[in-house]
Amino acid sequence: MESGASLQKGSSDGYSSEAAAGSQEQPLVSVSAVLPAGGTGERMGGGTPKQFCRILGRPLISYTVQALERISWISHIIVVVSIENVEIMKSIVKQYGHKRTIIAEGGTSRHRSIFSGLKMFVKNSLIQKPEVVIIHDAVRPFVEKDIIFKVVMAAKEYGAAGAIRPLVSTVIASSPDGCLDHSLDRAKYRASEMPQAFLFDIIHQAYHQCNDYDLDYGTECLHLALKYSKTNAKLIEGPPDLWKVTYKQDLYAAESLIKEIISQQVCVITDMNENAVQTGFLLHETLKSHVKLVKSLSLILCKDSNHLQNILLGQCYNFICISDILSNFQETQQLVKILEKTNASVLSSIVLISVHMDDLENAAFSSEMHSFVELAKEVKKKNIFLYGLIIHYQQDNLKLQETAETAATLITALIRDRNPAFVGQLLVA
Ligand SMILES: Nc1ccn([C@@H]2O[C@H](COP(=O)(O)OP(=O)(O)OP(=O)(O)O)[C@@H](O)[C@H]2O)c(=O)n1
Ligand SMILES: O=C(CO)[C@H](O)[C@H](O)COP(=O)(O)O
Repeated sequence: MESGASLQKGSSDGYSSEAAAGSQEQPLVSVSAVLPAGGTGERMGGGTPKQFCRILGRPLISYTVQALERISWISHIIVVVSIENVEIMKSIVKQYGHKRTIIAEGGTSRHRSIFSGLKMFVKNSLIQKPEVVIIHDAVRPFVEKDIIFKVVMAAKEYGAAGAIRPLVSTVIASSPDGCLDHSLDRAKYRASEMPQAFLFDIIHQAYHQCNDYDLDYGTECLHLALKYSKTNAKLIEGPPDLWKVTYKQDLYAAESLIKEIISQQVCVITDMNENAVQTGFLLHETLKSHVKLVKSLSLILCKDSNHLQNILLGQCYNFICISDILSNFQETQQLVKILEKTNASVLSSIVLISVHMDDLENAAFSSEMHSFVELAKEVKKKNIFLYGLIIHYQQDNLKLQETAETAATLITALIRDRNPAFVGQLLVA
């Protein structure tokens, strides 16, 4: 099975990848996209262009490609990279299994790279020229289906459209002596963001007509459509997550946001043992106040559990596997096998917390612990982070509730941090 899981917010039930992608509507025109990714990331500094910087182990550009790839009505995604990064981009496409992605060689400016991407639709007879083309910076990974759909529909109607945001700071102009000349009324202006979309012929023609100055110094595609194709773009207010990764601190912000998104869904799986089911129920209820969506299943795991595969497709990267005693972690092993088979951990680390009801004096404890640590080490290589959690099962309901609270806090911390250093460790609630 190919992994379709991805990192988007806003799923209605959280367990269907179509629903997770937002609106089910189709634009009823042919649509393709160009992702300019040919820059050097001067403002970020460092040797690696920002689109290839790794966030949680994966290059930033892969997140952006995935955000577009998951929208079934986008036919082709042209990723434009500088000539020296073509091989790197090819290996990213291969490693993360990106589909419908075509690599083009960029130019010395963003506009030149975009133009080069657009030309692919004309010169490559295998790629059909779309009616509407989306242009989206490769360094804006948090774009969602909803805003893409809106700009595409507006481009279909108006010829050009782009996402905008309110200004964060006031824009001022300085005089030649470095003093304030004038300031703009912030309420009247907007920041131009991405995605933008255009009727293909409008933007293609604008790029053909524009001069070298536009190509080398211009920063706004909507402006080219206005100046050369006489098209006033429709402006659409977008969500705050559209920001562009530009400075080093933006990488930390992007990592936090990705962690936040992937920690929002948890699947609790219990075996059929009565105590495990009861603990699972308690954890389910307690976790609800820590994360957005908790799904619980009581089942006997088998290799081809379709149910679980659907959950993975619905972008769930966090699993809690509850079994009665520590000496019995076959359930966890079985779940590991299923997770490995889905390939979902290629795109994001999967956190698997193996919960056991036991007391620490149990004779089986030390011998099983060794196998558990070995399993954790092994699956860490496949980006599956396995942690252990012992819940001291008590008949007293109040005490059990308290323990469940502690367990939920520990689980949430493990899921949010996704810290490889704690893999194979056994925590006690
Ligand atoms: N010759 C260029 C320059 C930029 N871009 C792309 O345009 C997007 C937005 O540009 P920007 O944030 O300015 O990226 P850089 O030019 O890499 O950054 P800097 O200006 O700091 O050097 C990025 O995805 C970048 O890779 C491009 O395709 N070709
Ligand atoms: O925000 C944008 C709207 O068009 C572009 O992403 C922006 O202009 C890119 O410019 P630069 O390469 O200077 O960062």
